[in-house]
Formats: sequence, structure tokens, C-alpha cells
Amino acid sequence: MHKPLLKYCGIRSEADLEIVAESAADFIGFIFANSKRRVEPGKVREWLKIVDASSKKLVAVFVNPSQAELHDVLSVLPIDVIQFHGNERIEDIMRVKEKFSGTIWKALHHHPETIDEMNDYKDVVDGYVIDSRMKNQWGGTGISFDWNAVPNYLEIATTYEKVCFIAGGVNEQNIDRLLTLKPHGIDLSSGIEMNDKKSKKKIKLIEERMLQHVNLS
Ligand SMILES: O=C(O)c1ccccc1NCC(=O)[C@H](O)[C@H](O)COP(=O)(O)O
Repeated sequence: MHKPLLKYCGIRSEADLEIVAESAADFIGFIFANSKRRVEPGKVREWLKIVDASSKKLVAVFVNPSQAELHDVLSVLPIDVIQFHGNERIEDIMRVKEKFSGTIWKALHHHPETIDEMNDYKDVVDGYVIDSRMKNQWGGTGISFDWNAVPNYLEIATTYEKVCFIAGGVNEQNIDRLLTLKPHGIDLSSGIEMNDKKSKKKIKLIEERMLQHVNLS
């Protein structure tokens, strides 16, 4: 089995960045939306001058951003992927695509219409992040959704030739089950944190589980 793509999200300090830069993550995510994990683009730029994260792709996570908010981030940081995590309209995303030549992912929250939404966005995005749906919180909830739906999401994404990350409450205790479902990618934030900081110990446990799974299958 190929190792699923791995994204560590919600980097909020130079120390966090140092930890994930040394990890097996393929993608590292920064939150530019209202959240306890929100970061300022200028600060991230400073950290990136000090910490070598050049082996990682940088993901900018937005929730219904204005053009100015997008510009503030994209003009300062070498962003590889924009992750839209709100209820951005298709025409909003199309407008961004006119200027941004990188990858675009749409986060969709697990609910009865998610499959329809995957279809709605398929012509404007390169991939999906399926996350838990919680009242008053767009993401970073630490809560997982019913993973019985994951095979269906993966199948639909594959049909559309898109990558599909599974997010929401993934941690070292439940990642084994998720790995058996062969997600294209796994996205973690709360599950690699301790006292609001990224934890080397938790990352090590996650990566050991992933490695064992890949070696066994
Ligand atoms: O992480 C946040 O605080 C956040 C806030 C607003 C929008 C999105 C946010 N996170 C996006 C992510 O990609 C997270 O990694 C994803 O929601 C999973 O989080 P978690 O359940 O904490 O592992």
C-alpha cells in the first residue's frame, strides 16, 4: 500500500513549524481564518526564513475570504495549495483560479448532501478535504465523523480524478481504522497537539502507525 498523503494543519508558531518540518508530512497547513490557530502571513514568512520547510508543500486555509485577505497571504507566502474551508461559491473559486495557478482543495463537511457537493465543485477544484460538521466551528474540531461514509467519498473522488483527504478528529488511537479504508490523504490538527502546541511525541506515534500499516499491507 502507498503511504497516504499526510497533512499537518494549524501550525501556529516557529516551534510548531520546526516540529512539522522534520516530520513525514507532505503538506503543512496554516489557518488564515477566525480560529485559535489563526496566524499572520508576515509571521509565517519570518518563521519560514528560519526553519527549512522546503520539502513540504504549504497549504493556506481560508474560510470565505475576501479578495484582500487572499492577496495579503498570496503576496507574502509561497503557497502551493489553497484550501477553502467555508461555504465559498463556485464562482468565488473560479475567480481565484484566474490568478492562482497552484492547487485548490475544497473542504466539505460530512452530512447527507456531501456527495452532491463533491459533484458541484468538481470542475473547479483539484481535491477535497472531508471534515466533521460541527455547529459554530468550520474546522479543527478534534471530532471525527462516521467513517462508514469514507469508502463512498473515496470512490466518488477517484471517479472525478481528485484527491480526497479525510479530516476531523484523527489521532493516534483511531488512525489504524482510518488506514484500513485507504484514504488518499489524512489531515490532522488537534490529534497532533498537546496543550495547544504541536507535539513531537504524538507525531511520532502517528507516523509509526502509518509506517506499520504501509509495511503490513
Ligand atoms: O484548525 C482550525 O482551527 C480551523 C479553523 C477554521 C477552518 C479550518 C480549520 N482547520 C482546517 C483543517 O484542515 C484541520 O486540519 C481539519 O479541520 C482537522 O482538524 P482536527 O479535527 O483538529 O484534526
